[in-house]
Amino acid sequence: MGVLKQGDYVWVDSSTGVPIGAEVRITEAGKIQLIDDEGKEHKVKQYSSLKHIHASSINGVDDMIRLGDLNEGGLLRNLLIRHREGIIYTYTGSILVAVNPYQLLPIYTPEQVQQYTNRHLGELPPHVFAIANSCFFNMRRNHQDQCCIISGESGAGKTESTKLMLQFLAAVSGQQSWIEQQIVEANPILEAFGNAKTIRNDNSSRFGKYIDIHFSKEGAIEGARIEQYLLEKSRVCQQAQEERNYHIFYYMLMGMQAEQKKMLSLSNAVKYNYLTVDKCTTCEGRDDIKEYARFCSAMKILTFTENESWEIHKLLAAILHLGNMDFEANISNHLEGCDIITSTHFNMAAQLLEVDIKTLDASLTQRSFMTNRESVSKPLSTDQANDGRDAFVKAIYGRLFLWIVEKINSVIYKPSSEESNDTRHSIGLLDIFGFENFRQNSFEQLCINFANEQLQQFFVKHVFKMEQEEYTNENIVWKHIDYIDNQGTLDVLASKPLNILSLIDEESHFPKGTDTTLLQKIHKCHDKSKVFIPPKNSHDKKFGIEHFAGPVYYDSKGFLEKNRDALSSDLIMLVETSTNKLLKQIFHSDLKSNANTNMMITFKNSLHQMTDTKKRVPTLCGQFRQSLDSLIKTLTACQPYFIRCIKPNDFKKPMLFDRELCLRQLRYSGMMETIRIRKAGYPIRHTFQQFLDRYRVLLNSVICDPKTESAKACSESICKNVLSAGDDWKIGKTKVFLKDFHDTMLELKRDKALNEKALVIQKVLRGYKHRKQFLKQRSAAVVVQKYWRRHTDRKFYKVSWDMLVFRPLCAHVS
Ligand SMILES: Nc1ncnc2c1ncn2[C@@H]1O[C@H](COP(=O)(O)OP(=O)(O)OP(=O)(O)O)[C@@H](O)[C@H]1O
Repeated sequence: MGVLKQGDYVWVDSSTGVPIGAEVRITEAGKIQLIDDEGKEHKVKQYSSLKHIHASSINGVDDMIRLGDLNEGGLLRNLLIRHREGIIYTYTGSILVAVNPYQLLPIYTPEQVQQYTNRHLGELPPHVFAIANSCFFNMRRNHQDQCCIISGESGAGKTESTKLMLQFLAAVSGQQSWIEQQIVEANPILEAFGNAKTIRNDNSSRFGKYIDIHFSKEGAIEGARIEQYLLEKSRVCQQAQEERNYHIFYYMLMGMQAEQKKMLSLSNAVKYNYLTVDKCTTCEGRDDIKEYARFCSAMKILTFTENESWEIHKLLAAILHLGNMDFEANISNHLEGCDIITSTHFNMAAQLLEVDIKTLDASLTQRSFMTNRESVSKPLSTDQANDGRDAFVKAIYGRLFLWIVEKINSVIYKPSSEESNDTRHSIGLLDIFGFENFRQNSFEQLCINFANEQLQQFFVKHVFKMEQEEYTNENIVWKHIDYIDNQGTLDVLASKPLNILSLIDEESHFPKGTDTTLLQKIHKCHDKSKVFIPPKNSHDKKFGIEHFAGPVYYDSKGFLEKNRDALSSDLIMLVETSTNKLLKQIFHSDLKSNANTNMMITFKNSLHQMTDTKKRVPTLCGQFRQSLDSLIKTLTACQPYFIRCIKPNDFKKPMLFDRELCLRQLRYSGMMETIRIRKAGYPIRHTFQQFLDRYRVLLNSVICDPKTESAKACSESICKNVLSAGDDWKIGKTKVFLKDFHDTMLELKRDKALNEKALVIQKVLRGYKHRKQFLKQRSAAVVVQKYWRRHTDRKFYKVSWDMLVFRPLCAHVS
C-alpha cells in the first residue's frame, strides 16, 4: 500500500483490537495515530496490518454487490454507516437486508407508496416497498405466483416488514375495497391472540404465518388465505421473567366495559395467576385500552357477530378463572388424590364453560382408564391435577386460535372459480418465528429451529445450488462458489432413517416411552454424527444440535408429553356434555375422533387415543412437519424474494448498532457468500423465446430479422443492442443470463421504446381530417398507449408493427 497521509482511511487487522468494521483515520502525517469511529485511539503494531479502504466502504453503497471491500468488515461497515444515517434498507442484488431502526421513520407514507409504485428494483433507494412492487410486477409480467420469505431473529422486524408489504400491495392493487380492508384488519386480531411481550420483543409473534394474497388478472386483490404454524400454547399458563401472556387478556381486562366484566366476574390483570407468573402485566409503550378498541373494530370488520365475540370473551374469562382455582391434597383408600377448593373462580369457570360443576370437578381430579373389561378411574395428585388443568386450558386456547384463523379465512378467502383458475395469481408473505437459542430450550425450540433449517435450505437451494447447477447445464463458464450447506443437519433432524424427529414420534407412540429412553435412543443412533452433541453424562438430560446458526442445547425433559399433545378423554367427554356451542365447535374434531375411539393406550398421566382404524393420532411434531412440507412445496412453486431482517441491538434502542450481534446474524444467514454469488452470478434468467416476446420492441430487425433468425440469435442481438458492450451477461444453451440491474435496464428501455411508439401512433391518428373521426381516433390513441404500456398479451409481440397498430386496435375502437 502507498504511504499513508493525514485524512486517509484504513482497515486495520483485528490484532490491533480495533472494532470490526470500524474505519480508522490517520490524523497526523508521519506519526501514525489511529482514531476509530467511536473516537477511541489505537496503537499500530504493524504497518503492514493497515490497508487503504475502498471508497465504497467510506460512503456506503445501496447494493452490497458493489462493495469494493468484499469482506465481513466491509459488509458490516456498510450497514453501520447507513444505519447511522437512518438508512435501514440495503440490497444484495434483489435480496433486501433490513436493519430494525427501533424508531418510527417517515418512509412509509402514501407518497412513498406512490413513489415506489411501478418503479423497477434499483431505480430508487432500497426499500421494502420496492420488493413489494417487484413481486407485484413479476407476478403480472411472468404470470407466476410470487413469495417473499421474511426471516430474522425475534425482534428483527419480520412482522413489521410483512405489514408494510401488505400495506403496499393493498395500495397498488388500487381498489380500496372491503376485501383489502378485511385482509389488513385480520392482523390486529391475529396479533391480539398470537403475540405477546417477550424479553426480545414487545410484540413478539408466537406463531408462524403465511399470508397468500390472491390477485385477479387485472391485479386487484380478490382475497387471501392465512396459514398458521405452531402457536406457543405453553405461554397461556406460563411466561418467563419480564414476559407477558398473550395481549388479548390484558386488552380485555383493560378495555372491556365494567358491566361486561362484571358479567364475566373479571377483575384486573394482577388478580390472575396466569397473568402474574412474573408480575409483568403492563408493556411500556403499548396502550392496552386503545389496542382493545382496535381489536373490537377489527372483529366487526371481519364479520364476527356480537354473539361470537361474546362467546370468545367467555372462553377467555373461563381460562383466567381456571388458572385461579386451587387443589388440595387428600388421601383416600391409601391413594394420593386431591380436591378442588371451592371458590367463585371454580364456579365461574363451570358456568362459563357451561358444564356441570360436579363433572368438571371429576374430570379435573380423576383419570379414567380402559382395562380389558371396563373403565376404571384413578385419583390424580395435586401436581397431576394442576398439569391436567393446564393442558385443558392450553387446548382451549390453541383450538380457539385455530378457530379464529379459520373464521378469518372463511371471510377473506374466495375459492377461485374455474374461469379464474388460470388467470389468478398470488403473492405469499412468510413471517415465521426466527431461530431461537435461549438459556433453556425445549421441544418448541427444536420445532422452531427445524423450521428455520428448512427455510435456510430453501434459501441455499435457490441461491446457491440450483443457480450453480444451471450454469453447468447451460455451459456458462463459472467458478464454483463455496457455501455452507445445512442439508447435513436436516438429514439428522428429519431425513435419515432413525432421524431425531422420527425417534421422538416413535417414542411418543410407545406406551412405555419416557424422555430418558428417548434421549438414550437418539444418542445411540446419532453418536457418530457431527451434528449431534451428546449429553455430558448419563444423568444429563440435555443434548445439542449444531444448527446453521450455531449450536443449541435442548433439555429433553417434557419432550414426549409436549409432542403427544394429548388431552385426557375425561376432559374431552366433559366438553361433550357442555352446552357452550363455541366450546364444542372448537373441539369438533376431538369429539369426532373420540366418538370413533374404541381403544385406548395409557401413557404415564394421560390417555392417548387410537381410532378404530388403528391409525395413529398425529403428534404435534408430525402435524408441524406436514404443514412445513406443504409450505415448502408452495414456496417452491413460486418465484421467491428474500428479506433478511437484522436486529441491531438487544435493547430495542434506536441508533445503537452492536457490531458483534449484527456480524453474527450476517454470518449465519450466509450473507458473505450471498454477496459473492450475486456479484459473480446471473440471477435473472429468461428462455430465449420469453426474452424475445418481452423485449422484441428493442430488437433492431435490420440487424437481426426475427422472421429468419432464431430466438437465440434475436435475444443475443437485443442484449448487444441494449446492454453495454463490456457488460457481464451471458447466452447459455436455452436461456439468457442477466444481472439484477440488467433486468431494470431492459424494462426501462422497453418502457421508453413503447412510449415512443405509442406517441408515433398518436401523431398518425391526429392526422385524420374528420373532426368526429379525429376524436374517436384520439380515444383510440389512449387505448393504444395503454395497451402498449401494459403489453402483456403475447400475441401483440408476434404481429408486425403496422398490423398491430391499425388492425386490431382500430377494430377495437370502431
Ligand atoms: N421498519 C420498522 N420501523 C420502525 N420500527 C420497527 C420496524 N421494524 C421493526 N420495528 C420495531 O421493532 C419491533 C419488533 O419488530 P417485529 O415485531 O416486526 O419483529 P419480529 O422479527 O417479527 O419478531 P418476532 O419473531 O419476535 O415476532 C416492532 O414492534 C417495532 O417497534
